[in-house]
Amino acid sequence: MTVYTRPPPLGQHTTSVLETAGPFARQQASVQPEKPTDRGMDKEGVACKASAESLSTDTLEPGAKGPGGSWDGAVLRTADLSFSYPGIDGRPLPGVPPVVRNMSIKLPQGARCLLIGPNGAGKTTLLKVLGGKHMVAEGAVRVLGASPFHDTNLAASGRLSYLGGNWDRDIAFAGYSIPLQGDFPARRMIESVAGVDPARRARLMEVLDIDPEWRMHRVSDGQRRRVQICLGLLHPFQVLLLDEITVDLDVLGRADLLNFLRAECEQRGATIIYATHIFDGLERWPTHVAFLAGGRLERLQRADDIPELAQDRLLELVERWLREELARRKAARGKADGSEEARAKPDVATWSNGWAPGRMTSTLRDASNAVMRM
Ligand SMILES: Nc1ncnc2c1ncn2[C@@H]1O[C@H](COP(=O)(O)OP(=O)(O)OP(=O)(O)O)[C@@H](O)[C@H]1O
Repeated sequence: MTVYTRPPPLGQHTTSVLETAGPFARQQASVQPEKPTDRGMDKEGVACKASAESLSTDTLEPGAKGPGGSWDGAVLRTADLSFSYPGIDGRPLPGVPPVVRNMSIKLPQGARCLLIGPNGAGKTTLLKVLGGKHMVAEGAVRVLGASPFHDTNLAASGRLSYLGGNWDRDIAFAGYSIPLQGDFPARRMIESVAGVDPARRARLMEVLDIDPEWRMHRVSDGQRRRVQICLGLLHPFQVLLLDEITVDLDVLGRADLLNFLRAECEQRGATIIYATHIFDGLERWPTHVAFLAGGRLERLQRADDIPELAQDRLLELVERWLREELARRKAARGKADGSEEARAKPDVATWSNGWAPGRMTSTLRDASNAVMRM
């Protein structure tokens, strides 16, 4: 028999903090100093483990020195950064390694860093984390001395600019990734950005060869891209994160943009990370080259230390790095497939990592729509 008791009269309820094991509670717990697990995450599996106190002085920047825990003037720095995309319950998917793994990066002011790596290496994810678009523990990333996720002023002020992806959106009943468009001139978009130096705006429109009267519903992909880039560069950024935004540009547009960006670094001391798969004409552009594979930073070298750059053989070099990495990956995969652990894995869907609004992005391990099937 169930016994119901009368609830206390209104006003006599006691208020207490509800216990929660949700993602925010776990994230909060993760910033408390604690022992990280061997998976590079906190004990609940939240993505990032570094804290300001635990910063490593062991950076990949040659010659870099500095006491642990201080950012010693580096414009951009990560310390043993790891990140996993959360599943439907806010936790990383069990058995799936982090997308960004134990990365220690340090870049000085004025650096132009090429970010290279095979598809799926984690370049976009890393740039998004650096751009403050994914939450990581406060001490894990420092850009201009602040945490990009927590210090929203960094991006809002334009000091940190992230430029990536396509300019599109999902529209109900129309489709996914619909190009951003509307029957208004490019000028209206560009002039609507407040607090911009008119001379800089004019210079950018000249560099990007933008006709202010382009109607945004009739532009080509490359023209739309030029307007997108212009908007992203209007404020004199101090740190710029570029995720392959030159794909649609013609050769001249790309060359002029890269020259403009080089001048921004040399004259204003801006710092840029540029992820790309297009290497023509890039040999003399970078000051640093970073190579990512499988979520790890395999190299971060000064351009001066890479002789192939001076010999205009960047493409050849990248192809070699990619082939070596592919061979290592294949060998590792072969070993893993034959392992005891792999044979013991149930051949069924065991987890789902959630759904974007209106679109399933779950990761079911077979063709079934089952979420859990044991
Ligand atoms: N929203 C997401 N949820 C779960 N996993 C993701 C998500 N976005 C990316 N990933 C995974 O993270 C890994 C790295 O992806 P990322 O886009 O960062 O790679 P990339 O180096 O930029 O690749 P590319 O050169 O193809 O652009 C991939 O294995 C990808 O499947």
